[in-house]
Amino acid sequence: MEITEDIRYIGVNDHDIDLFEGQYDVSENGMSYNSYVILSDKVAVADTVDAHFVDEWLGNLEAVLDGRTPDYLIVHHMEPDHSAGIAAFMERYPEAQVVSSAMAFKMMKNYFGTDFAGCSVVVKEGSELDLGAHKLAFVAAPNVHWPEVMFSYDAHDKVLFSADGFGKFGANDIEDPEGWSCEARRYYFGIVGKFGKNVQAVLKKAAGLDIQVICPLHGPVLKENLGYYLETYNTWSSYQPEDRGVTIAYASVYGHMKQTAEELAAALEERGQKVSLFDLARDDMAEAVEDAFRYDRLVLCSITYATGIFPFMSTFIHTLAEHNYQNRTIALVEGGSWMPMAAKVMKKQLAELSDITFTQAGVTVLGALDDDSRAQIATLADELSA
Ligand SMILES: Cc1cc2nc3c(=O)[nH]c(=O)nc-3n(C[C@H](O)[C@H](O)[C@H](O)COP(=O)(O)O)c2cc1C
Repeated sequence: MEITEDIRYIGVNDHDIDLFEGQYDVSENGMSYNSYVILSDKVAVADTVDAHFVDEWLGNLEAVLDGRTPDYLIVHHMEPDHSAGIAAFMERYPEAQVVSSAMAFKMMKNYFGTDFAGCSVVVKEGSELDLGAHKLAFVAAPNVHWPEVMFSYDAHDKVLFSADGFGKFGANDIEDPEGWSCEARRYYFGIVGKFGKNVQAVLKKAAGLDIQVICPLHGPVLKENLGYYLETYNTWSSYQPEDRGVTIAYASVYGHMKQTAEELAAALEERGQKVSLFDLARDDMAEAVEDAFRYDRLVLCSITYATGIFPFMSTFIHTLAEHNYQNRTIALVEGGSWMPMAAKVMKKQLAELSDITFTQAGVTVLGALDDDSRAQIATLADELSA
């Protein structure tokens, strides 16, 4: 596939994978591992692919080389879904040089038993790789989302190679009916979300470049409306809510807390609020995390469980904290049969988060919903809709 006149796509699609990075469900739409070739006076290959697809990828590469031999293999990111083919590539093209950051070469030694000394080019922020007509400028992107990550920019075609930045779940050979943002957001908050400051830093550097194409390592190549993608990444990485709305996440055993969450959702919708409702034991937790970041208000509804909170709620709060969840309004709803204390426990667990506003109103359900707890739901819905 042609990205520009001189840049070709040689990535692969994985429809066998169930969990990306061991935890993100991609069983429906799969995953792509992107790789590119720059056919300039010199030939550079940008990144390899997952171990299961190295042969297919080498075939894709050979097809676009048209008899030429690669001069360079650029390694923007050492995570194995992009680096697994390095050794096989160097075996096939022993005259080529590997181009990467110093830290990436240390990782190569750990993965492959060699740091390719004698055929390595170490690059850092500001380094340039001269391919002839095309010259690649390297931009350090530490912790987006591994420490060794580099982006690179080709001023000739105005292309940014953005490693895992601007990545998306889903293979490239199927049309995502939800468009780019839904699965790109789940990807961002699951995988990159913790590193907002680092993303902000690299976005500032990117602001000085004239970018017309973004080539990420997962998902579609972005060619049009780039302002939208850059602005969306700016919103996500600065922890600003993207939309107004209420995410309700509940944990329930016998259904009373589920009913409470549903009645609160209905009350909020009656008041004109957008609501996104999750059963933390059954729904995809990464989607709950995604929507908690997407919207400005979050309601946590948990039963009291052995004087604590239900395990899925504990995991959810822990995951939010791990991803630097901040700058949101949170309401607490608890249930219990003899001594409800879930709200207190959730608040304690949430204490490590910064810039959180708790609503004044909350809801306590003793056993089953009654007039008193329904009145509390109405009061909370009013406060959240104000
Ligand atoms: C294993 C277990 C432990 C529980 N521990 C407590 C507790 O420590 N304090 C309490 O008030 N209720 C406790 N409960 C009661 C739950 O909070 C109860 O399920 C809730 O009132 C009803 O909500 P549900 O129908 O959504 O599960 C416990 C329930 C279970 C199943």
